[in-house]
Amino acid sequence: MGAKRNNGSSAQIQIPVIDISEASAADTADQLVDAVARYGFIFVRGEGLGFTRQILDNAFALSQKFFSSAREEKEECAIQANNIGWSSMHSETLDPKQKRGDFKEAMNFGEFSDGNAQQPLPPSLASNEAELYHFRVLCHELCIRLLHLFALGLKIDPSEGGKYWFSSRHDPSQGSSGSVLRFLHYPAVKIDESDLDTTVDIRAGAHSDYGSLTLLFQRASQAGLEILTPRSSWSPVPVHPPGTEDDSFPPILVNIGDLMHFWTDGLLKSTVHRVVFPEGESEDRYSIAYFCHPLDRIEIESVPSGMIRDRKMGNRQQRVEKVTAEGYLKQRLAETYGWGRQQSPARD
Ligand SMILES: O=C(O)CCC(=O)C(=O)O
Ligand SMILES: [Fe+2]
Repeated sequence: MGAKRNNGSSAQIQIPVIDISEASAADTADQLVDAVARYGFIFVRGEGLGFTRQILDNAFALSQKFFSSAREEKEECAIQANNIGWSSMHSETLDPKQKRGDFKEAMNFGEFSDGNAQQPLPPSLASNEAELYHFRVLCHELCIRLLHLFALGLKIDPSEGGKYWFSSRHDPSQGSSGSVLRFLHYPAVKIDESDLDTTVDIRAGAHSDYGSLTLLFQRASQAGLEILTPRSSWSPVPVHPPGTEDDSFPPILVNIGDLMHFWTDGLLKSTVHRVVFPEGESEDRYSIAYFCHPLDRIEIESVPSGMIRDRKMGNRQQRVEKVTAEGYLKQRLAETYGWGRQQSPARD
């Protein structure tokens, strides 16, 4: 069976690259808001983010170590209704129109307390708790820096919290949240002998992300991410912005999630995206995502910004009026895993 190929993709759009070294610079904040108001996806780079090539390579090495471990070991930490743990091939269906679940497996790491994972770690990663924690902390710190800049760019009044309006709602010391560090593995398929059904299979179905912000780390030769452009065509997203492939630490891909979209009445765009099989023979794809969510108890309303106040409420905004961050996450997980329609979280 020939592998599914990606129909209808248009030319690659240009995702803006923003330098966020200056965490309080008004012009950076304006640039950032303009950039995500376009496609909802940006690349960021900057001094002092703490990531290095070695830290990233190590995180991918841990991911490979986990995914190549025995199935029984992964099953011991199977995903639970709290969205923490391992989800097996085809168990998550990101696009409700899909006939078969995503061609991927994933491992979610939830919150840590004093550097300790609050979930059973699989044997393959038992000795790597400190590295996982460190990587997750760097991801959250980057999100906080971005949240400061978004608040500045949206000109939230200091009397309402100003620069800290979003970040105070993402402070892990103030309560629990659905923030998750996720390792993803999309196995390679051999075109001649695969059981890939070209009409059914996709690596990750079309979806928008559920939280505030998502960071995505990818490997140079493992493309496949596409976004739905405002013209309703699919456009590939490069793993790294053109010309940065050889940087010691290339810019990081960031996208806006639904809650940020709701908060800003759609000014900041939560853009639909998917992951397709590449043309020709595929290799395994590994990616690492950090899904940054507000505290569970936070109610999602419009942010107190003059820029937002006058915007018309879009459909999605109306749909989640008065929803809490936790309520919205539960609703989306129920849709993608079928939780609630069966006894326990999906397993195959
Ligand atoms: O693996 C990727 O590149 C993207 C995955 C994704 O969009 C998601 O898990 O929400
Ligand atoms: Fe996504």
